[in-house]
Amino acid sequence: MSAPRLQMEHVCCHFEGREVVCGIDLTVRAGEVLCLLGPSGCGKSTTLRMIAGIERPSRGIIRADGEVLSDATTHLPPEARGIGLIFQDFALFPHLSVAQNIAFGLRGTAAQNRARVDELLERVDLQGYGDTAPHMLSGGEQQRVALARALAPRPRIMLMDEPFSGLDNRLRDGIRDETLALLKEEGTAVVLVTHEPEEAMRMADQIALMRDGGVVQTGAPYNIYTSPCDKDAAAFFSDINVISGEVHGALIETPFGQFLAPGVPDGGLVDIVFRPQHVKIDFDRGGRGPNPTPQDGVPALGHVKRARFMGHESLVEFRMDFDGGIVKVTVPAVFLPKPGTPLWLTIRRDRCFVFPNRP
Ligand SMILES: Nc1ncnc2c1ncn2[C@@H]1O[C@H](COP(=O)(O)OP(=O)(O)OP(=O)(O)O)[C@@H](O)[C@H]1O
Repeated sequence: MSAPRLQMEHVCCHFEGREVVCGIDLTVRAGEVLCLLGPSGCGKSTTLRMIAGIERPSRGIIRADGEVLSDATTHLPPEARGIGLIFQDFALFPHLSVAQNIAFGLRGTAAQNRARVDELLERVDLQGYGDTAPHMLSGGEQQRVALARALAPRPRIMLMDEPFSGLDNRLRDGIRDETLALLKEEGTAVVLVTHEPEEAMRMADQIALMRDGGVVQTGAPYNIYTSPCDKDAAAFFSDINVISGEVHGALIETPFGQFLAPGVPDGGLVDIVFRPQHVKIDFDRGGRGPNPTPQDGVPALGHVKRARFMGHESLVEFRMDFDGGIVKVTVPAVFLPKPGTPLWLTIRRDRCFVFPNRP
């Protein structure tokens, strides 16, 4: 197999003696989109800037197609890396026309450059806009010019820092999908920074979930969503419910039945974590509760605290009789029971995660 387009091995970055990013190991292949996802300040932009060559790693190796871009002795400048950049503010040159903006990084003859600019104008659907000034364009059109400019020199890697966050909601989905299709066609390896889980789920082939300067989990969106590495990783993608319990004989007893906690010693504390869409409300048995089943376990009684319609689903909060705690449930329909209504709940046992309880 060919060398990965981008490879980072144990990469760290210090600022003023403080390690803000450390131990980053990532691999991105041609045509693949990796999203760096995480809360503000976790080190996403610093990681991107190290790949771009704007920051120098304090440790580790960054390679593109097997060639060293940064290590202990080498640090190629940004312009020698074959990397394209797109940032949130597009940063188009206001005094240059659209065509001149796109041609900015091209090094060929005038005829070659004109042909490449025309090809890109067509690909981003802006034929006839070559002589226009950037400020005459809408936000979405400017974003497409920025994409064309970044793609023009055929970069092997494209780095994008929150590139869609300045766009109108109605435009964003379409532009995201078009951008992705174009980048895939060009075979560019993409590293995209975002703090929005939905954007990462929509765009990424792989998500690298970051926290406190490190990558805590890497995987396909589906795998990260269905097998989060810990409670915080689960909570990054949706609301979660948590029931805490003590382990005895590798089992935890809860009002929803028993759960397995293999490898946790007696007396150890664990959190059982489940998403609101994996709670079932029993509508059928008039307050008697459903029969326990191996899949759904034991029903527990709660009283509606609050119900809200969210557009494509209803979110119902229950105060549970067993401990007074709250369990959130989503129902993919209009379901707005009155506060105080008693209902039995079961949880999808195959969708529960059991994690050691760390304060
Ligand atoms: N030039 C710098 N000098 C000192 N500290 C810095 C510098 N750049 C970033 N940091 C610090 O490094 C940490 C990571 O910042 P970074 O911008 O990489 O995070 P981020 O995940 O991209 O956040 P955001 O989503 O808010 O942009 C932060 O604590 C930040 O204050």
